[in-house]
Amino acid sequence: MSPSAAVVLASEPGSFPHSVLAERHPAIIAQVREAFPYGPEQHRALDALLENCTKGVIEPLPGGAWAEWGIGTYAGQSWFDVPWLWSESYFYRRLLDAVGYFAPGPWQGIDPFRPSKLTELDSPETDQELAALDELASRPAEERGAALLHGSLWGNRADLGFRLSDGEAEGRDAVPDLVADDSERLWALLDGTGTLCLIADNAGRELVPDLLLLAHLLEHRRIERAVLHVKPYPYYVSDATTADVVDALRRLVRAPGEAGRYGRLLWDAMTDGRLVVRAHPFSCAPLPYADMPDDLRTEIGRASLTVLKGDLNYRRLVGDRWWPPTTSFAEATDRFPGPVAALRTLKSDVVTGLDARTEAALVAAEGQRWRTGGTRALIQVRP
Ligand SMILES: O=P(O)(O)OC[C@H]1O[C@](O)(CO)[C@@H](O)[C@@H]1O
Repeated sequence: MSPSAAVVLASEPGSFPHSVLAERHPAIIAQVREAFPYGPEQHRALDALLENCTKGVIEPLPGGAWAEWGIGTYAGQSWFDVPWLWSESYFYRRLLDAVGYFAPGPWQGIDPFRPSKLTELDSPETDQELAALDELASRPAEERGAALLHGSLWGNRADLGFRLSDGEAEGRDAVPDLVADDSERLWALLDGTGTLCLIADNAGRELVPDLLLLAHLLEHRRIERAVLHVKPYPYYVSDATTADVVDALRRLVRAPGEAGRYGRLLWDAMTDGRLVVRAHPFSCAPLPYADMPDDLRTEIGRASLTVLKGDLNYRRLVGDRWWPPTTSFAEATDRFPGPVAALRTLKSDVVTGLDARTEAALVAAEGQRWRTGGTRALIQVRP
């Protein structure tokens, strides 16, 4: 489908995208300053970034992939006037530059978000979620599968960036009825053959249930192999990197009971190649998946199903546009190679694939709040 809906920008004061650039990004800079005893050089760079991202224009980045990802088109424009998807991604790239993540030196490769990710992984809530697996163990496999699928879906509420700008989000009750539910179609695609690609989102309390779901699918031979796509560098505060996968796996294998058993199963699957971790550069690209490079397109095209987790991946999947919510999900994803599923809690305005009655009921109940509040969720599938 050729995209006709307008691209989401952050230029309108009072809009959700505007608040992310004007308020969330400065809050993230403040959090990162506190995370490590950075030296004067990094603090100066963070001061400059704060000034630039709120009042300045997009600045060039030296070489590399950003030349292909549009830096030439957007340099010199206000952060608020370029596609929101683009300016958000660019922010994380600039933040990592400011703390010396890429430059040779002592801070190279140090994840500025690691302390908050580890706090979450070590939290009592994670303990409770892992302990709940023991009760599930006696249930039939189908029921366990459904519970683990929903665990992975609702794990997407555990998003540290979202909580920074919406501190009440976690306390707000989730609405268990999904706004779209293609889970039967999803299970039909998990027929035991082929590779499942799971494009992960957040680390910690989202990645753990994602891994548990993969363990279940491998154990029950609903898939032959899984490829877990993570980010090549820290991104959107809590997005999962390879280091976060290792932390989550170590957490699982050390856990008692079922959680530990799942952990060992996953560890073995990684060792024998049934579970592979990929960190493709495009996973941190400021672009929709329709623009993915040929190598990734070929790889994903070979999967029997690709599952995309979370809100940002959804925006990249359908295109970050003001679609009428009743736009067909199948048409909005028609440039994605192969069968695709989205598991997402709604944390931004973009949505497709709703039926008109559902949309009307949501608007009647909440105005437009359901789009961004993080209490609603969907499972959508295009076979
Ligand atoms: O972790 P997720 O589910 O991709 O959510 C990312 C969040 O950040 C945003 O991109 C806004 O910054 C929203 O899409 C969403 O609220």
